[in-house]
Amino acid sequence: MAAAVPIEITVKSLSESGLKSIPSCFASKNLQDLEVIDPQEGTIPIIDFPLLTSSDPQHMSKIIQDLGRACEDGDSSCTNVVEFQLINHGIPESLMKNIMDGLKGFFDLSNEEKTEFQGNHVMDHITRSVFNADSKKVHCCRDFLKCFVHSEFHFPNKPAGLRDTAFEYTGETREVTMELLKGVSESLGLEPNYFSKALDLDSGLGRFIANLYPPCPQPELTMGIHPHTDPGLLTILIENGISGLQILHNGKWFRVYAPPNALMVNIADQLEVVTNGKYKGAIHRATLYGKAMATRMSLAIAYGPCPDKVIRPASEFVNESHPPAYTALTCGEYYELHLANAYSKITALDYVRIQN
Ligand SMILES: O=C(O)CCC(=O)C(=O)O
Ligand SMILES: [Fe+2]
Repeated sequence: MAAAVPIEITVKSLSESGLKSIPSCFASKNLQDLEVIDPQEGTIPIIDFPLLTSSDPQHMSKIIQDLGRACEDGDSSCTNVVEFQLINHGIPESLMKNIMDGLKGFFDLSNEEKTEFQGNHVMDHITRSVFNADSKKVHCCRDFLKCFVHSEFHFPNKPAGLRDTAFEYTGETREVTMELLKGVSESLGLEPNYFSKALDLDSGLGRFIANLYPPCPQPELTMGIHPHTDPGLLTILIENGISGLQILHNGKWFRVYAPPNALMVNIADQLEVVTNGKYKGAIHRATLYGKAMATRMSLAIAYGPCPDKVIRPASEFVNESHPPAYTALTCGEYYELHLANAYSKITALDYVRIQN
């Protein structure tokens, strides 16, 4: 007798089975413990990308200042969240549409067709989510595909054409990220290539994370992704026209609505650590509030140093009044911490913060 093929469950297949309520393992506690608000104008800074390479020194110095302010999340007088929206970034609208359409095609493949991309370990080249009902964790209502796309490009070879589109899109986002990092360096009074050189970013990691949040019968009881910060320096995020991202700031969750075709940019863990806390990793979560019975998709691309690079506060940010506020950890260890805490309230940065 042939061995039984285990039935693989994804959040998408659960959603399609027509459940009227969510299985209890998806129900999160205390979702309403903090206020959720719509941001006022200016709370989420808008950065006009071409100004970063402007030949007009006045424009240039203004945009660098704006970028620096966008990366800070200081005391309660600070009015902006640590996320900004990048407009006129030069990534063609058609490419952004094609990558989201292609990813929908990937999630629409049958589970059998996707089995080969499962992966077992957080550092595997390609991994995808499979729901495990036996685990004691509070699950997230999302399916994902994660691939390392830099310095080597790894990506599923189906559906047809998606790999090429992903290659093109990740190349474009890398260029934008490297240019942004030049501006970030300058906003800290450092030379433009400071991060690239100090952290060997040519051999750094690029992580591609595609998220699918299928229609959910009780979106108010669960989460697409629990609160977390991202590994890496900066994350570039797009979505399929349905919002759901929220950023924590001054004890409140701010809903994020991206202007059409803008990139949402989050400050990530290693920028906080290297700058000894001057810039702050954005604590964010993906909710399902957008349209309860619509499928939301998002694509996050995070660039950072290579797995064995040790990340600690850089000497430029440490002095007598600012002793090191974080312990040293490799980037690979950050990825492990992210996985281990994907379902808890603790973020990776909570492990490395030193209480001075
Ligand atoms: O879907 C979103 O808006 C957020 C996704 C995200 O935070 C992630 O993939 O790390
Ligand atoms: Fe994230």
